[in-house]
Amino acid sequence: MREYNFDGLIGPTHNYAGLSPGNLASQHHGGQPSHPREAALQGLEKMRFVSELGVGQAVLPPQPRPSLRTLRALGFTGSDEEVITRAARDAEHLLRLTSSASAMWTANAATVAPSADTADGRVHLTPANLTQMFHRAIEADTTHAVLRAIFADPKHFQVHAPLPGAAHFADEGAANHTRLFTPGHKAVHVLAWGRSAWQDVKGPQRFPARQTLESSQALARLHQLAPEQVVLPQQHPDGIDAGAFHTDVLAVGNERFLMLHALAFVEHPKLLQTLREKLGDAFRSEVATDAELPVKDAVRAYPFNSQVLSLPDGTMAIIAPIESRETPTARAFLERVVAGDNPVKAVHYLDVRQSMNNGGGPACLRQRITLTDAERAAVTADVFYSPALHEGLAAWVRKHYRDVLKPEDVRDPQLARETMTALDELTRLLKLGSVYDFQQ
Ligand SMILES: NCCC[C@H](NC(=O)CCC(=O)O)C(=O)O
Repeated sequence: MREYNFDGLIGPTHNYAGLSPGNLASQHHGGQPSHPREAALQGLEKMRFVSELGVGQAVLPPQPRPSLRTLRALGFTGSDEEVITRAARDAEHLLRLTSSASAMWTANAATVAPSADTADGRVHLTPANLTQMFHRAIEADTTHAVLRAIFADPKHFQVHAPLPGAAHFADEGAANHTRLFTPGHKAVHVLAWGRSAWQDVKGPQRFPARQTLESSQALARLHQLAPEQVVLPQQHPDGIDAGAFHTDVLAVGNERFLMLHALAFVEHPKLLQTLREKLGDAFRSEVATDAELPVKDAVRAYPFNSQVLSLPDGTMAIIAPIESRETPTARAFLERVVAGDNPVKAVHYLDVRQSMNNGGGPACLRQRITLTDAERAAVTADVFYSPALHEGLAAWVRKHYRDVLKPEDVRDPQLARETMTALDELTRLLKLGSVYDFQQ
């Protein structure tokens, strides 16, 4: 069994459109120019770094944007160029919503259970429907197609359809999911949620809670997890109101280790007690109180949106965003973690600022998928990281991506054409087959 971090390749329309209420970075940077080429190269450098640590790394492709399929479904007609020109003229906001490169945050692409944990011994993957935010909801169909193309072998994989319905089963994927395990104990799946569709639970007052309890319960069922392996904590409403729109803004776990802010979950001491009971004495946690690390700093600097990686030597390393190094409270907390009685022995700060400015740190950019050698061998797409793939992708980015993009540049039909040309080439590079609408 090996964990692979499937990073989202940042798409050519990466821009700051201010689309996500409750995501303070997105709101703050809305309207500013972005740098798509730099963004994609920053993402590739993170992949290189993780791979060189000896950790499994792979890549998921961007999606075609603007989404012409969505614009056509909303009544814009004519050629591709006419659809964009008409949307730009009559409904510019819809054009912005359908132009986001948000599929880069693959933590939100799906929730996955490895074969070791599921009743039928297969890997189960459920694409997130992302219904809470329109610009993200339109990712689900293509994500489903991409996952079906990569995890095609039914002997090893079951790719479910996204959860049905609208707001009741709102699902944001692995951003609200952590799998913990210790030797000799069954793995525990922590599936968090922010609101309930049918139960009367006090939620946030200011910002939307995205994931429902009912979605998390449905994922546990679909993935055939034993009830004793599932824990369903509520995200703290005050944490959401402070800008923690996903669980992974204030908590991250790996194997026998969980680090969290006191405002990550409702009644976190109870959660930690449950985890200790299920995982035994080897389980370790580090909690930041609001006095040590004010939630405002945690939301701005994203120390919890780190990747906690198991290294070949048995220790763990944290990949944190450089914003955490620049914020004294966040940095002090991470240094305390490295010095503490837990498996983490190093912290590395990486620059993913282009993504951070839209509220996506290192953890948002990756989907963790644990595969056996046989499962990995069943994947025929060329999505696993290698220096050669890196070279190919970096050259592809340099060839197709713009240096600067202002939000209003999505009005330019040429940008859509450039994106289609780039993605068509990418599917050949990654041996994915035809996964996009425009290739059908
Ligand atoms: N896991 C991190 C997700 C960040 C993502 N940001 C955005 O969609 C911002 C896009 C913009 O405002 O242009 C979100 O909020 O879902």
